[in-house]
Amino acid sequence: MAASPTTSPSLELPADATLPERHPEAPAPGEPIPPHSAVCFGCADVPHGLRLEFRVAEDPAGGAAVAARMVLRPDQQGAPGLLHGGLLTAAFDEVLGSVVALVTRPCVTARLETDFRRPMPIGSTLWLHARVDGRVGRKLYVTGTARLDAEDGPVVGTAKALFLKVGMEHFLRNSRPEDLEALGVSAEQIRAARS
Ligand SMILES: CCCCCCCCCCCC(=O)SCCNC(=O)CCNC(=O)[C@H](O)C(C)(C)COP(=O)(O)OP(=O)(O)OC[C@H]1O[C@@H](n2cnc3c(N)ncnc32)[C@H](O)[C@@H]1OP(=O)(O)O
Repeated sequence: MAASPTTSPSLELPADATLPERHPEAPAPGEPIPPHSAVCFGCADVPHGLRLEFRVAEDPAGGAAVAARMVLRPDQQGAPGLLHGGLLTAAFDEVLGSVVALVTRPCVTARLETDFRRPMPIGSTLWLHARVDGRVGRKLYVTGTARLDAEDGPVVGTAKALFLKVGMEHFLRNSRPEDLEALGVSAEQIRAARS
């Protein structure tokens, strides 16, 4: 039977995956990870954003891991007094993406699955953790956990994702030219990537 167009390959870690180390220039465990962009919905200090705060976490196996914190605001409600579920998925996208960036960059999310395990009351704090479980070529397999109000609090959500390493041309070809130019990319570079 033909696969449905919405069916993607599995997110299970392949048997030939290897555990990637942090890039030598990545921050060390305990150090904060600054926003990767001043306007990012996930990590920048923008009024409407998630405003996640990050640090590099220790990984017992020597791999790449991050810890992050997010305070749940009244403007993030879905059900009354509870976090909108899509925002947990957005938080996982950011947190899992940030741990991948400790290994290699740039990467983009190809697939992300969220399991919602408990309601998340507005006013509480999410403590998120993510780890790169393995790499096969361009593919990075990542998992994450969100806990309520403490680093060892009850699990409210878990996630699995596949990120793919891309070249800078991914952004040069697809991002809005004015946003690239604001980062210092020349119109000529954008034209060349798109020709
Ligand atoms: C200048 C300033 C910069 C500034 C840089 C700043 C960086 C900021 C980063 C922000 C990150 C994001 O927000 S990401 C935002 C959300 N994500 C996106 O927009 C990505 C949209 N999707 C895409 O562009 C594309 O589908 C890609 C790049 C993900 C994949 O396309 P591709 O590169 O052509 O790769 P493709 O051949 O299709 O697939 C390669 C392998 O991966 C597998 N694969 C592909 N998709 C999936 C999937 N969903 N689930 C399972 N497996 C998959 C394929 O089966 C294949 O396996 P095999 O046959 O090899 O075994």
